[in-house]
Amino acid sequence: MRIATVVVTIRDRRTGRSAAASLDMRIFAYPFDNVRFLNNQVPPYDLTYSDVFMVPNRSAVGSRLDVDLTTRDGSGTTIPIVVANMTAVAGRRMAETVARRGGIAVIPQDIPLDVVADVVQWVKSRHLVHDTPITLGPTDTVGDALNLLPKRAHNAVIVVEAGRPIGVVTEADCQGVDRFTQLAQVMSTELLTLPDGIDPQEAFDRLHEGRHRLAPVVDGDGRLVGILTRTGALRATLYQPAVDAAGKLRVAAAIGINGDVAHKAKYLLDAGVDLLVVDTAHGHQEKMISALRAVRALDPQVPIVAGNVVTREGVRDLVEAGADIVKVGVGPGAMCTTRMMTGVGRPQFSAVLECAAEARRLGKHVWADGGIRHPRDVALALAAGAANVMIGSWFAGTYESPGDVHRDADGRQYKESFGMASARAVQLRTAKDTPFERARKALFEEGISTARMYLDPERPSVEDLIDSIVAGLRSACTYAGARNLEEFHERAVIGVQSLAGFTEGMPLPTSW
Ligand SMILES: NC(=O)C1=CN([C@@H]2O[C@H](COP(=O)(O)OP(=O)(O)OC[C@H]3O[C@@H](n4cnc5c(N)ncnc54)[C@H](OP(=O)(O)O)[C@@H]3O)[C@@H](O)[C@H]2O)C=CC1
Ligand SMILES: Nc1nc2c(ncn2[C@@H]2O[C@H](COP(=O)(O)O)[C@@H](O)[C@H]2O)c(=O)[nH]1
Ligand SMILES: [K+]
Repeated sequence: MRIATVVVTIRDRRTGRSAAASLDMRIFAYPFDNVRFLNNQVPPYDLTYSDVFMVPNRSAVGSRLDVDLTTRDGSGTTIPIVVANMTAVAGRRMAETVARRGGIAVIPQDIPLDVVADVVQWVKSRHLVHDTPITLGPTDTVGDALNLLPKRAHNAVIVVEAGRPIGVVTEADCQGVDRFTQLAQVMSTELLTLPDGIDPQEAFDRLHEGRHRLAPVVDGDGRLVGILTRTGALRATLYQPAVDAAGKLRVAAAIGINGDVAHKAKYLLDAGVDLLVVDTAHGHQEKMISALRAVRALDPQVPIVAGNVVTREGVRDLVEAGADIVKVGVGPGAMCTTRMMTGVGRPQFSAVLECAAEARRLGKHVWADGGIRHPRDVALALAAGAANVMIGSWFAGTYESPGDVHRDADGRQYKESFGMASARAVQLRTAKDTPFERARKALFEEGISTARMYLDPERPSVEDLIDSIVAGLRSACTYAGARNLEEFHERAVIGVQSLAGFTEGMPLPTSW
């Protein structure tokens, strides 16, 4: 939808006097009514992110830091990033870390309900500023430390005695000694500690002055309560955590459409999820509609997300059945083979464009789910009208995803990812079924079971990736002359490019 101001001049023929009146008109026109195409050239075919670009507009936004990235869909995110409900991607460390920076993670439907409830409680007990430390005792070994270090990006184990920090061990301290060496022998004991509740900027300054990369955070009794790095302190001044009404970090969870949907939904709502996702491959099916009605009948006090669909009819039916937010995307996912197996799906930019227009018309929202590989894709999804953007596989290759870090023959670090409709996921999901049922369900594989998602040595943490996405997005908004995401969607001007046009935009690490 666009708002056009029409000025009407009325002239009295008898007196020759004229008067002007202006009125605002809301303009709707399918299919691309909600975004402007460059020179009004609307292509006759569907597009994905790589097919399109944005041109800059005259801008009055003086700084990229003036852009407000808060979303408007009731999800409570202060940056438009949602971590996909994939077993290889969204666990409790991911949920904590992303919510602290303003996003939200969706715990997958394949995790047992009582475990999800524990994760929710755990995330809600996390601090809004400092990170959860990795702790070991002085008699634990270098081997123990090396196993735990890749779990968190701060790259340090705090050695604790009676709850108080007595040393810090980093990966460098573990080099050149055997794995059974006790931590007391390698830890650094020159500790700077920071008091709980310290202002992040002051924490940054103290760390800088003391030439420390990080410091344990302690309470009034000197007991360890967290860890803060210089980068963490800086980020705490730039991001706003996504919090619930009680000021606790937000977290979401997903359910499927099979089994006792109402029971599962009630369990998760009682466990305190801030948002419930009802998720299946083919979201525009009657089983989904009845699942949604069952969830709506519980009168949930949190937004209900449902998907996936790629057409306006899909949006309409899911909204009618009770969805507040509709998840858009069939086949763009990095782990997804649906389009190759079935020929079904839709290029994601056009899918988001059409579905977002329909959701807006109904006073609802969409999330763009899948196919995000660069920060530009996030910007384009939002320009197309998405309220939030869901990212899976890209985040699998980070310290915070649940998998273990492996090294390839060249020593490069990676984690394994897999699709939620892959044989691997289906095997896990159907573990309690009869062998016959399992064999039957295994036939319908629509995802890959193993993919190597490399950790970027420059950006190994999900927070590093968020930094680059948010930097790209802030910049995109100022290029468009937008102070917030709504203005960004209204002002974005989209052009269509050839593959050569896309390739031209890539950096060139060596000469041609
Ligand atoms: N966004 C995407 O492109 C896709 C996403 N996924 C993800 O994989 C996960 C698992 O989803 P899903 O496979 O739906 O498993 P679910 O466990 O959610 O079951 C899907 C249900 O829908 C029925 N169904 C009917 N038609 C279809 C269809 N075309 N594809 C799949 N199920 C169908 C199935 O019955 P029956 O088995 O008897 O046919 C089953 O009862 C979800 O997280 C989903 O997001 C999966 C594929 C595509
Ligand atoms: N067709 C399939 N789609 C899948 C599968 N597992 C996940 N997904 C979808 O992908 C997105 C995430 O996309 P990504 O590009 O960021 O990885 C996720 O939210 C699902 O909608 C699958 O096995 N098959
Ligand atoms: K794909």
